[in-house]
Amino acid sequence: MAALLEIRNLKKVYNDGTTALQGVDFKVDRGEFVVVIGSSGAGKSTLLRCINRLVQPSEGSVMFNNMDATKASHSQVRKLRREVGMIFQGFNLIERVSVLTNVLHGRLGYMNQLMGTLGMFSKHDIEEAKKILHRLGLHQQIYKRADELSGGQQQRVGIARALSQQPQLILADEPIASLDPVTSETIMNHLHTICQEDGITCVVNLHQVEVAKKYATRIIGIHKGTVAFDGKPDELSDEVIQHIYQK
Ligand SMILES: Nc1ncnc2c1ncn2[C@@H]1O[C@H](COP(=O)(O)OP(=O)(O)OP(=O)(O)O)[C@@H](O)[C@H]1O
Repeated sequence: MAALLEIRNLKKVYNDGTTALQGVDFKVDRGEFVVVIGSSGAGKSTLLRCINRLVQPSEGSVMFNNMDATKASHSQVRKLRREVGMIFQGFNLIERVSVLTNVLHGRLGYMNQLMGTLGMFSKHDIEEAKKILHRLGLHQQIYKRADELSGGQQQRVGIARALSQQPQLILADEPIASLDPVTSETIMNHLHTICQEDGITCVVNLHQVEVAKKYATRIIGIHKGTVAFDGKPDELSDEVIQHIYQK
């Protein structure tokens, strides 16, 4: 079976001339939990954002489900963003609206624009969103405003929103960078467990090597916009780590 995601010779040069990616190649099979590590500025966020076209790559291809995301039309990008959920470091919730509404925003890609703008979610979508929130232990927070929640709870809402899209792939860009170690573990446990249970493929950017080793089925190390390591967590030696993180 073809890989779910295949990245070939991916390059990104920003308008100001900064080269963020200089020819990245890798494949991700269905069901993998891939963790991307690398020092600050290595190109991890750019890589994730090229996958769902939040950033337009300069060269190369991103095959997702046999479609080249780099050449996707407007409607194909909409489909792509529906099938690829994203979890952000800063949660990216709408603070003044309820937890439930934030989760339902994961359904917007499936609705026509008018229904979406009016917030006319179906009964089925509302029930599903509530089930997801139960699963993430947020059943008591359903009707609270998002900004009334702790950081860890907000990130669980971020996960719930991504899940409500029924994605094939989740991209998580440093989902625990602004959380304490105990809360971080809760978030990683939820993300890992749900992806395994639901067969969702996941690519997570992380700073913490120990956390990467604990959860990843595979680790990709990015150094100055290139792949410096691609292998199993137990193959990640101290020497390799040093190379990945050298300036
Ligand atoms: N919009 C942009 N315009 C210009 N340069 C950018 C832009 N976004 C990122 N960069 C640059 O591209 C390079 C890669 O950045 P990127 O954010 O992808 O790295 P990162 O590995 O995710 O870093 P961090 O771990 O600090 O988030 C850096 O040199 C960064 O300054």
